[in-house]
Amino acid sequence: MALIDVRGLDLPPRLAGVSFSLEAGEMLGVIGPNGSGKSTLLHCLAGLLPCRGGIDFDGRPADALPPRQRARSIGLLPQTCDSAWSLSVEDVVALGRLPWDDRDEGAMRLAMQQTGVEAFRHRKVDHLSGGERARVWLARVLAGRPRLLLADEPIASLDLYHQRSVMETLRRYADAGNGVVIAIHDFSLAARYCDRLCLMHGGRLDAFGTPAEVLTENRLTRVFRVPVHVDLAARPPVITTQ
Ligand SMILES: Nc1ncnc2c1ncn2[C@@H]1O[C@H](COP(=O)(O)OP(=O)(O)OP(=O)(O)O)[C@@H](O)[C@H]1O
Repeated sequence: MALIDVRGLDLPPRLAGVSFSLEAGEMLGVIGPNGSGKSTLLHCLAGLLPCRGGIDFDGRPADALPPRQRARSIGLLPQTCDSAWSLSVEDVVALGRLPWDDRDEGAMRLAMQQTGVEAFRHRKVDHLSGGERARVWLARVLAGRPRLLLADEPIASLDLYHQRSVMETLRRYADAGNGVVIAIHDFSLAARYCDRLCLMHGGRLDAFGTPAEVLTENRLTRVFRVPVHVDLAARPPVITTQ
């Protein structure tokens, strides 16, 4: 049974007829031009935007899940995160435990280790660099241990070391039997780490499948309106503009 099964999601004019499913243990990369609907799709999956169509989670309609169970099962890292208060790193990470009504030290420590933020756990989050802050907010979602983790551009502000480290953390999180969905603009990392890709274009699903099925030169050139060169046999895969 699919972990999440999405049928005909509609939110005019931002999303139209989006259908796909994802198994537990899989990592799905959502790619597409700016404004193509990636964040909108993630927010619909998280239940934060009302849309038409059906979303089944673990075989049950997601909107029938009690709010607390839904918050425990589906975790979202938004594209931009901020706090109105000057919180410490560990206070931000503890927010991820709110659906569980606890402050599970083990889950929090593991999440901080996975994202490399444990060394500054007592510092104020607004005194950190942009990339450090981004990893703290990812730690918040990981601390909640959701069955489905949705992350909107989790590596956009990270350096090369942390891009790879976060992709490996998310890959391992999926391998442990969870589902991971990430919006991502780096196709090389998407091809390397994701099982499947979902290419959004103008609010519609232009293509869905393995990286080899989706990342073809003709399709990317058409959708991104720039000549694209693809070499998926290279290690790591190469996808560049010409
Ligand atoms: N709150 C909103 N109300 C109305 N329209 C919105 C809202 N947020 C985004 N949109 C529009 O919905 C469309 C899809 O936006 P979305 O943020 O999902 O794109 P995206 O693919 O995530 O883009 P990016 O790569 O720039 O992050 C865009 O046309 C955008 O202008």
